[in-house]
Amino acid sequence: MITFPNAKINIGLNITHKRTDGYHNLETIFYPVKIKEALEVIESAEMDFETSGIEIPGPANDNLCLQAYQLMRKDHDLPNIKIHLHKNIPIGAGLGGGSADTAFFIKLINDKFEMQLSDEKMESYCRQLGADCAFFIQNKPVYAFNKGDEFEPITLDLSDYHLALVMPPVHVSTAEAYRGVTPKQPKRSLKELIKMPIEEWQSKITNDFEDHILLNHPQIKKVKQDLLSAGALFSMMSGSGASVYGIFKEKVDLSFLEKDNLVFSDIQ
Ligand SMILES: C[C@@](CO)(OP(=O)(O)O)[C@H](O)COP(=O)(O)OP(=O)(O)OC[C@H]1O[C@@H](n2ccc(N)nc2=O)[C@H](O)[C@@H]1O
Ligand SMILES: Nc1ncnc2c1ncn2[C@@H]1O[C@H](COP(=O)(O)OP(=O)(O)O)[C@@H](O)[C@H]1O
Repeated sequence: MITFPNAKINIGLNITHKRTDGYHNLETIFYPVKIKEALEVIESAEMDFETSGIEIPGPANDNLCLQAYQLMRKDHDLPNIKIHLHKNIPIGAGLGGGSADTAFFIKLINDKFEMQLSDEKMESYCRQLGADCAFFIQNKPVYAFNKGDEFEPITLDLSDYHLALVMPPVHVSTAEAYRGVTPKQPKRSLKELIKMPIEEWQSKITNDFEDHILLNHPQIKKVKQDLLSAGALFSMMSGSGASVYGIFKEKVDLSFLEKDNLVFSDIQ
């Protein structure tokens, strides 16, 4: 059985509180986008995990899909499987690729072995593996809060716009990104701001990671400036970076960007 995990972008991100467990409370909008990879599972005599495409740093045995299978096997009698992941979502991009793989893997195992797990049960496995992982179970636009793992559905449809995403050759670790932020309560919640016309978002909606990440990584700042100069109604770094997206009214030619950037067009 095969599935195609997709990435997310964050529209706005306010870090509101440092928790005693080392994590932060935040509010953000998660929006699914069409940058996808392929994940296949077949039954096998022995457990096996292989990847192709973009190289994933770290030992294969640490992969989040295998960790998810171990968790599910604690509760359910499940056979050995062979997993193949063709990685296409840039890593360390703020696109939630590892989390998407994990959630789509859990949904695939649920379907393949007819486990009839509820979305809530699958989300509870996800919450043990990554803060933004549970979002990918329903994979619909949401207002997310707490650790980024609690959700309220929102109505947001960007299908009339053109979304382009650029990944500069920079890696930002999520933990590094959080360390550089001083939490604060926003003046107005994203839940309200997101209802404004997109033309007004740029001056009102912020990503709290941008201040220090754009300062420390001028290449990311340059991409954001370039997307705005090219006519983006709204441009922002996604999550903890390093990718930056632009929302455009018309399709845009981004061939002028420096060649070491990876460009994804029309991902809405
Ligand atoms: C920043 C966000 C914004 O959507 O996404 P990315 O940019 O990574 O995609 C998320 O909060 C990332 O969630 P996720 O990538 O699942 O984080 P985890 O693996 O659970 O945690 C990695 C590290 O980030 C920090 N962390 C994460 C989430 C959170 N609410 N508070 C934190 O302080 C912690 O230091 C933690 O050890
Ligand atoms: N299936 C996977 N895909 C990507 N990264 C994975 C995966 N499993 C574990 N990881 C680890 O998770 C880390 C975060 O990756 P990723 O989810 O792509 O970034 P981000 O949190 O910026 O969205 C990587 O450094 C990688 O070592």
